[in-house]
Amino acid sequence: MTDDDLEQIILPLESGSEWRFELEGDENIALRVHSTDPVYLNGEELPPTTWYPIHRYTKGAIYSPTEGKLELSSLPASQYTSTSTTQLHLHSLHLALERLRILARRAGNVTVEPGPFSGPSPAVTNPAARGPRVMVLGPPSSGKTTVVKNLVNMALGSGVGWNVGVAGLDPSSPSNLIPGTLSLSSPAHPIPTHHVAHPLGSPPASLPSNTLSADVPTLGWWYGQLEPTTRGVPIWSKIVTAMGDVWSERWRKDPLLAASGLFVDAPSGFANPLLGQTKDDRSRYPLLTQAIDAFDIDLVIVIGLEKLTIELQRILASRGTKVIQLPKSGGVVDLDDTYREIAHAQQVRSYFYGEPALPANLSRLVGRTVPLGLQLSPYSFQIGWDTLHVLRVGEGSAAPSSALPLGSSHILSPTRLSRVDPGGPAHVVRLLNMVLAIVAITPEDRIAPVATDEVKEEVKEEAEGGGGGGDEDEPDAVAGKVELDEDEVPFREEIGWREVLGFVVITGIDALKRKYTVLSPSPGKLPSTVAIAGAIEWVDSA
Ligand SMILES: Nc1ncnc2c1ncn2[C@@H]1O[C@H](COP(=O)(O)OP(=O)(O)OP(=O)(O)O)[C@@H](O)[C@H]1O
Repeated sequence: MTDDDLEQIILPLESGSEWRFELEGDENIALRVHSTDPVYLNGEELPPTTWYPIHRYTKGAIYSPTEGKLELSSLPASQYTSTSTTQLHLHSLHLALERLRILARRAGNVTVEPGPFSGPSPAVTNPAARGPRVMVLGPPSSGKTTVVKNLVNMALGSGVGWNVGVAGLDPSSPSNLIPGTLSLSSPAHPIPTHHVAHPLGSPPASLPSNTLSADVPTLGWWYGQLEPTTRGVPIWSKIVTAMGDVWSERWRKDPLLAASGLFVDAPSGFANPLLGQTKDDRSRYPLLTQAIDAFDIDLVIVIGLEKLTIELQRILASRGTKVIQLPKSGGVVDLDDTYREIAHAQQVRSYFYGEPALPANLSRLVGRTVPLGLQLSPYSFQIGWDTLHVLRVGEGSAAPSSALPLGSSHILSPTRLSRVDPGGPAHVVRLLNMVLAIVAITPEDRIAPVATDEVKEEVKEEAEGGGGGGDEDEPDAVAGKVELDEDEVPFREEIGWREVLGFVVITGIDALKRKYTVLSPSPGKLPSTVAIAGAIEWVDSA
């Protein structure tokens, strides 16, 4: 790195213009505002005269409502200024939503800002005390996540003290978590844009235990794939219903959260009318309508697609959900597969390692710099194959139908759990580099194995032969005799759509010692030894 890298550049911003940039893999920049009027990045007002670092690969736009001036640490190779911006549309939308929030706050009589020490709040029962519940919909790379982030930041930056809910239903861009997760958070401060890894949440500030903990407290549910698929619909639907229930429980207890409302970042698959149709349900947009019901959405914003807007206006009218169209920003970048892979790898990395350090070329800048999130020290350890139970949802096979009594057939639950037996060579390969979600297990989750008649008979004979025991001892004795089938899992399937405790990655497998090497975000025992695998893999390429 030479001093030439510190070349500083002043960039004048025209009133109402957007300065757009796309950083390459070797470009890290910092910028600072030199004008008195506010300048925004994804709806977050940038602090004046303070360096704001932006890490490699990030793409975005700085919006200046009035004439402004930016200082840049270096000029990105790909950058340009445009006066065609959708920010005015977003701003009008924000004002309309703000009005609804204020009306809801009045109806709910929210006078005190609830905080950790303000005591229990009265339950919210008045429907008028609920702020807007907004879902943003559109095709791939249409700017959905960016629109959600802008609207969330505009609400949080308005100075009223809102505490909006954000539901990340797009498993490829979850708030602050591993790709493949659906998330629910309620940020109270604007979400910054320093890094490609945090589209909807700031990095974890501390990880006191193996739980999800972040600047933005976030709950996660593990879907394990990057997008909803028709095959994954059964588990998807259970997860979305579970999230809707948690959200409803939260806002009912918190009048400020209820009045602040909710934003939902939807996956592009929701715009596909056939995705999720089953033999019994041929209705159009089944995944979209399910999510609308689960979160009681009252406004759907469709980016760009007029046909979809009109069709949804017709379909959703009976639910009382309004549908409006928002033009697609000319600045949105079409993300290719390579870029998405890089972004996903960075997201997993930042879950374990925290925010990357300030790049060397930026640490020598003179003046104040916006503080970045903490770096974390993950922890690697070995755990036996028999200790960590790795499960999958919706896979596994049952005994062949020929083995069943004549005339009977299997009814396999589509969300059944199956055990991943690492013993077979194929499984060893499949589990290496696999991200696993750790789920909590309660005593009620354990299923007692079912005894066959032969086992019962055997136990009876032994009891009679031994001359003691009696009837009351029989159940325990039976359970002791019963061994589970290789594929059978001793837990209820509900754990497959339960909120997760955190994530680990299998970074090594020792087939001789029958042990996994596991990377965990913090030292100490795992909070549970039951883990669910999906299709998300990660290899650290830093
Ligand atoms: N006005 C803009 N100027 C420059 N870049 C932008 C602008 N709006 C969005 N982007 C960038 O374009 C890319 C795609 O946007 P975004 O991720 O919001 O789209 P999406 O519809 O959510 O994508 P996905 O296909 O992952 O669902 C992102 O890198 C984002 O930062």
